[in-house]
Amino acid sequence: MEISWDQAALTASGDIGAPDESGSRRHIIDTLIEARDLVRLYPGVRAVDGISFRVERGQCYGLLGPNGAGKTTTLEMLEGIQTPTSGVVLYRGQPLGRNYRESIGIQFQATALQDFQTVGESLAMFASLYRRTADRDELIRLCNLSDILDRDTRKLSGGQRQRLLLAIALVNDPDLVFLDEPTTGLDPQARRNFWSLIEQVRRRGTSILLTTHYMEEAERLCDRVAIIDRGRMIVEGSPAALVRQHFPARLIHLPDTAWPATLPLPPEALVRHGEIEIQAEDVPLTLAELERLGVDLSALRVATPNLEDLFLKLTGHALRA
Ligand SMILES: Nc1ncnc2c1ncn2[C@@H]1O[C@H](COP(=O)(O)OP(=O)(O)OP(=O)(O)O)[C@@H](O)[C@H]1O
Repeated sequence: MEISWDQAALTASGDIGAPDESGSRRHIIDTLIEARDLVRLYPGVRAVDGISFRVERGQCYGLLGPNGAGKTTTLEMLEGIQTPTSGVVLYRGQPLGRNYRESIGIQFQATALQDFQTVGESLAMFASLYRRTADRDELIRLCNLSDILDRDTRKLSGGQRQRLLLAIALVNDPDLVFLDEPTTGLDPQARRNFWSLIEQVRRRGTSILLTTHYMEEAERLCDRVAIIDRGRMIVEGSPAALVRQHFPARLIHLPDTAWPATLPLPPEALVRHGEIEIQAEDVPLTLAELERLGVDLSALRVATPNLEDLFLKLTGHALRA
């Protein structure tokens, strides 16, 4: 049997042909899209500098990073809008082909909306561009557009506009939808509403690849995240696992008055700004021990590190400038 170079490379890397521990060929079935060693150069800038990751079917995958990290450029290479300087994007194990556009949905910026069109007309226009389309009534219900179908698209609030743009991205009933900073500029309430909507989209089985610089958004929505900085991927994994891996201990904070005067402080405890900070890998156990020693726990606070803390730890700078 003849085998192409690409197939040979895939087989060698264990992606196809090689059964996993359970004996199944999971990777072939489950990996929807894969970025392999993507590089994108602009004059004087390595916007993307060797990024690889996979999005499994049904997953919400997030590219997280500060402004200028290379998230949009990466996303656009996966969308097929930009050509990588080197590296490859595989969809269902194949390089992007002519039918790729039919399988994906892209949430465009508001500038994609035509003037003098209503919400309903806009949806119909985008639907006419595809062979396969989603059920219109269901889409309107899902994106909560029924009350604004006759409204001019220029008169929409930020949240309404984002819901319409998401509906347009879903108009061809795609298997994979791309969302580039979908909630930037929305007020906190509209942002939360949009998160619930994205969760519903995911529950229907659509895979999602999104970029964000809101760590709360990534923590709430994403099964996996890649943290990107200066065109490179720093870490990748589930938000909770990444935080656990890099911060095995929680921090217990107590007012310094809570500590009995006669009791020596443990050597790892820090005292600052009138507070005692104790690292604890097992919080319940540590609290039980402190109580036994007579420490007053009535004003205790347990801090759980998050993705923002992780980013700071790994890069030395904050996620949002
Ligand atoms: N067309 C272009 N020509 C030259 N440089 C570009 C171009 N597009 C992006 N860049 C540069 O590439 C780098 C990555 O940009 P990119 O837009 O991908 O980052 P990002 O993480 O999406 O940032 P943001 O959150 O601000 O959108 C930046 O330094 C940016 O200035």
